[in-house]
Amino acid sequence: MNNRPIVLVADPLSPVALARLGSDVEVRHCDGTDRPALLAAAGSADVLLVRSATRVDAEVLDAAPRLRVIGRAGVGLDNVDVENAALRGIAVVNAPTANVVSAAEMTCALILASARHLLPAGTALRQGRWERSRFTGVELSGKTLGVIGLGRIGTLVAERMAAFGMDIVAHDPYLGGVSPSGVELLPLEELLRRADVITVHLPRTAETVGLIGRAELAAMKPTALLVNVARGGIVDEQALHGALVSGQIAGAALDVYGEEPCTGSPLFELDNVTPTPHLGASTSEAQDRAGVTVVEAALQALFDRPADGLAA
Ligand SMILES: NC(=O)C1=CN([C@@H]2O[C@H](COP(=O)(O)OP(=O)(O)OC[C@H]3O[C@@H](n4cnc5c(N)ncnc54)[C@H](O)[C@@H]3O)[C@@H](O)[C@H]2O)C=CC1
Ligand SMILES: O=C(O)CCC(=O)C(=O)O
Repeated sequence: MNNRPIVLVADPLSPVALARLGSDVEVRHCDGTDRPALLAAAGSADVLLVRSATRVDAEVLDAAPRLRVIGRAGVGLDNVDVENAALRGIAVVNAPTANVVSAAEMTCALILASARHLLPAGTALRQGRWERSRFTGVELSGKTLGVIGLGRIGTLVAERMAAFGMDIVAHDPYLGGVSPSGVELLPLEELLRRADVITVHLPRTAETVGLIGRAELAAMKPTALLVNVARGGIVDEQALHGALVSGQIAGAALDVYGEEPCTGSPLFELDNVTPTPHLGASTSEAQDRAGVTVVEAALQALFDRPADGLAA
C-alpha cells in the first residue's frame, strides 16, 4: 500500500511488538543514539518509537514535521520533551506498568548481590582466588529497607523484601500520608538515618536530580547499602564515589547513570559497587509487554482504532 504512515523505530523493540505493527504502516529503523541518522530519519516519520536510549528533544521535534505520535516503550519519560511535543499536538504514549515487575526483581537482585558481595567474590574466583572471609556479607532479615519513592516499583520492592524479613520504611511526600500496611512513612532525613538498605524509585525530575547528594550520604549509616534502579542523576555520582571510598557508606548498586551509555566511571573501579548497564526492564516478558503496549497505543492514536488483528 502506498502512502502508508511511517513508523520509525529508533531503539530495539521486541519482535512481538514489531509484528504487532501490522501492514497498515511502513516500518523503518534507525539507531536513535546516532544523532545525524536520527535527525535525517525523523523527517519522514509519522510515529517515533523509542526506549530510554534515544533523546527526543526540541531538535528532533524540529526535524520531524510530520510526527503525530511518540511511543516510549517503558516507564520514564525523561528522555522525551513531553511539553514541547504537546505544544505541537504530538501525542506521547508510554507503558507505565509493563516493566515494573522486572525493575522490582532487578532491584531485589541488586540488594541481595550487594549484601553478599556476589560480584567481587565471583570476579575473584574467576581470577583464581578463593577468598571466603574477605567476602563475609550481612543478613537482610531484621534489617530496615528504606524506599524513596513508594510508587509502583517501590511498592513491589517493599513487598518482596518484606518476605526476606526486612522492616520497611519509605519516604514519599505525594502519598498524603497514606501508605500500604506494614510500611512506615518517614521524612527523608529520618529514613536516611534509620535504613540499612536504601533504594530509590523516583522519576527523574528537576526536584529529584541530586536528591541524594553529599549531605544525604553523610546522614546514612556507615554500613548502609544504596541501590539506584531509577534514574541517573538522582544520586550524585561524585558524592557517592567519595562516600564509598571514605567508608561513609558500605556499598552501592547502580543500574542507571547520569550519562548513558556509561562505559567508564570511577565508580566501576570500586569493589563495593555493583554496576549494571540499565538492565532493569531487560527481560523478554517486560520488553514484549512494553513494546506491544506502545505499538497498540500508537496505532490507536494514529488511526483512532486498535492495531491489526486486535478485537475492535
Ligand atoms: N532501571 C530501569 O530499567 C527502570 C527504571 N525505571 C524508573 O523508575 C522510576 C519509578 O517508576 P515507577 O515506580 O513505575 O513510578 P511511579 O510513578 O509509580 O512512582 C514514583 C513515586 O515517586 C514519588 N515521588 C516523586 N517525587 C518524589 C520525591 N521528590 N521524593 C519522594 N518521592 C517522590 C511519587 O509520589 C511516586 O509515588 C521511573 O520514573 C523510571 O525512571 C522504571 C522502569 C525500569
Ligand atoms: O529498558 C528500557 O527501555 C528502559 C526502561 C526504563 O528505564 C523505563 O521504563 O523507565
